[in-house]
Parts: sequence; C-alpha cells; structure tokens
Amino acid sequence: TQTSWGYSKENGPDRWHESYPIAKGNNQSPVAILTKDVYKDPILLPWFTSYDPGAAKNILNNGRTVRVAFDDTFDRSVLRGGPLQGIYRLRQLHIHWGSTDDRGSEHVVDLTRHAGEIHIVHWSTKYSNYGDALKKPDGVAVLAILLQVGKTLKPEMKRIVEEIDAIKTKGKEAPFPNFDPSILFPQNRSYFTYQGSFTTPPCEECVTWIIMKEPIIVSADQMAKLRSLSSKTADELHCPLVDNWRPLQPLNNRMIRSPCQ
Ligand SMILES: NS(=O)(=O)N=C1NCCCN1
Ligand SMILES: [Zn+2]
Repeated sequence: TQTSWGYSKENGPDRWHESYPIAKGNNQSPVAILTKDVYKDPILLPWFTSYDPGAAKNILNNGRTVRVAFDDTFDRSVLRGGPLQGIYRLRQLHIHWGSTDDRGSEHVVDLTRHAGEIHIVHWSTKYSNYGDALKKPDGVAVLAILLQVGKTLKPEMKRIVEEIDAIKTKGKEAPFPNFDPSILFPQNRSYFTYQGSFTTPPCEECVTWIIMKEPIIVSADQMAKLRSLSSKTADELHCPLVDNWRPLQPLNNRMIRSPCQ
C-alpha cells in the first residue's frame, strides 16, 4: 500500500509531490533567509498575540512531530498585526528538530541551520473554518521560533518536554491544560516575513510566515528528550523521531521582508 508521507527515503520530501503535486509549487516553504537580501519595509507593524491558557487542550505524538492542540471554536487565542490583515485564531503548535544540534530547523538564516523550530499555527477568521482557510493564500499564519542549544537561561520548553514521557510512541496523547504559548517567545519580537506554504504535505500555499529573528535557548537535555520520542506505535520497534524537517525550497521571485528597527 502507498505508505503515508514521512521523512525517510521511501516516503520523504523528494517524493511528496507524487501524492501532493502542490509540493512542486512556486511558493513552497521553507526557504533560506539571507539577511542582506531582506527588504526593510517601513509599513510593517509589530505583531501581537492574546492567548488564553485555558484554550490548550492536549499534546500528541502523531509519529511525525509533537503537537499541542488548542480550542479554536471562537476568538479565544489570537494573533494579529505584523504583515497580517485581520485576526488569526491559534489552532496548534508543533516542533521540528534534528538528530544532532547542527540541524533540525526548517528555515535557515544566513547559512545557519538551527537545532529546531517551533511552529505556532493560526488561521484567518476571514474564512468560516480551518479547512476553507487552507485554500487561501492569506488563510494561515505561522509564527516560527528557532531553537538553539545552550544553557537554558529561561526554560521556556520545560512544560512541553516534561510531557514527553506520556507520549513516547506514535498515537499517544495526553491532556495539556493551561498553557500559554507566548512563554516560548524570545525577548526580541523582530521578525522576517514572506508568503509560503505548509512544510508538510499537502504543502498548501496558504501561509504567511512570521519567523522570529531571535532564537530561544533549549538545553541539551531538552533536545535529548525530544529525540527520545518514537515515530512508531508502542507495539512496533522504537524508531527515533528525529530530522522531521523539510529541505530548503526555491524562493523564486518572492521577497522576504522585515520591519525597520
Ligand atoms: N510545518 S507546517 O508548515 O506548520 N505544516 C503544517 N501542516 C498542517 C498542520 C499545520 N502545519
Ligand atoms: Zn511545522
């Protein structure tokens, strides 16, 4: 049977287009960000979030990442401002990471690939539901936070990492109440933004990316914990869930912008 998509040789990024043709589109993500080529746009505003910790529902190992889901049945946790028009509702967050500290992020800034990247996914309330938003170029906004390994000054990731033991294998889920993702934000809110796609199949070209310039620091132990997750179910042989990142895609004639300081 056609194995579902993943990150291995048989079902990895180079073959996604066989089932998901959009993966070969002109506005795919992730891309390389060369700060010298970034357009400093005077009209770009700061972005703002207003998150209700009570909207956090559960944490899941879906075999490809660790995902925290939020209640998005009304404007309870929202993102607005920056390059965005209108209000975007928080739906979920998940993480991409490497097998070693020198890889794992999806976006690459000035040739630096970071150890991981958190994606906080929101959808525009211009559209009646998430499924409709995926069909629109301005349907989704993803806030991306780069992870760098070091001595954790502020253990932002603690809450997520502590829950890992409860979701070791694919399909395991645990309640994840009372969580405000803004604790993950770095001090500096400056960002890069461009129009792109989901970095996982079907790779819809519906995403306004807002990538924070400042990484957050995670400890080697926290990375080890993420790497201890299995991409297989409890009754299968353990297979480390690592390197769940998509390679760089062509920028083509897209512009990457950032606000003037
Ligand atoms: N890595 S990504 O671009 O955020 N891709 C996603 N795919 C569907 C669910 C939300 N996010
Ligand atoms: Zn992602």
